[in-house]
Amino acid sequence: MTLPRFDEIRPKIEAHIREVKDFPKKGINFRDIMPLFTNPQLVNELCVVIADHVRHTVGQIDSVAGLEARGFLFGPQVAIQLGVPFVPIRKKGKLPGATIEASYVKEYGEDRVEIQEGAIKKGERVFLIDDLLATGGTLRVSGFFLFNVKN
Ligand SMILES: O=P(O)(O)OC[C@H]1O[C@H](OP(=O)(O)OP(=O)(O)O)[C@H](O)[C@@H]1O
Ligand SMILES: Nc1ncnc2[nH]cnc12
Repeated sequence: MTLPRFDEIRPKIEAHIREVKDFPKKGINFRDIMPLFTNPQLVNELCVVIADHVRHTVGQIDSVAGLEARGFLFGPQVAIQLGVPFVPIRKKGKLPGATIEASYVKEYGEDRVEIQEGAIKKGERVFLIDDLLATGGTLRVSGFFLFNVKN
């Protein structure tokens, strides 16, 4: 899929991403996105472009979900642009109350994550935001559903 407005800012985004070899373990080429946040205007532009993409290409959604921690840097900003709730997906043990849990394998390890029960209802359309895909882990982003939401 081409995203002309993203392509316009892509060089600026890429210029703010730092590569760190062998972090957090040997053999991993870590992409550090934090330098982006030295440029708040660019982060804002990026979130506006993502929100416009959702509006024009994805259509009506019920919520934006973001994966702790780096998904929290972008997800709430996009949700605010779209006027929909933000649903946090957190590492295990951080969310109070009843939760639904899933595990997945990522490039440099394995994680267990949770959402609060009832945060997403069956049949809702949720736009998932994270900072980057490395291996894609055990998630399949196209048509994948991380959690088995029964209610
Ligand atoms: O494509 P994958 O191989 O699955 O890797 C990508 C995932 O790994 C990172 O999260 P991580 O939990 O390491 O870090 P964070 O807590 O700093 O967001 C990144 O933010 C993605 O969620
Ligand atoms: N290569 C990588 N750079 C930054 N974050 C990551 N998460 C998983 N793999 C990563």
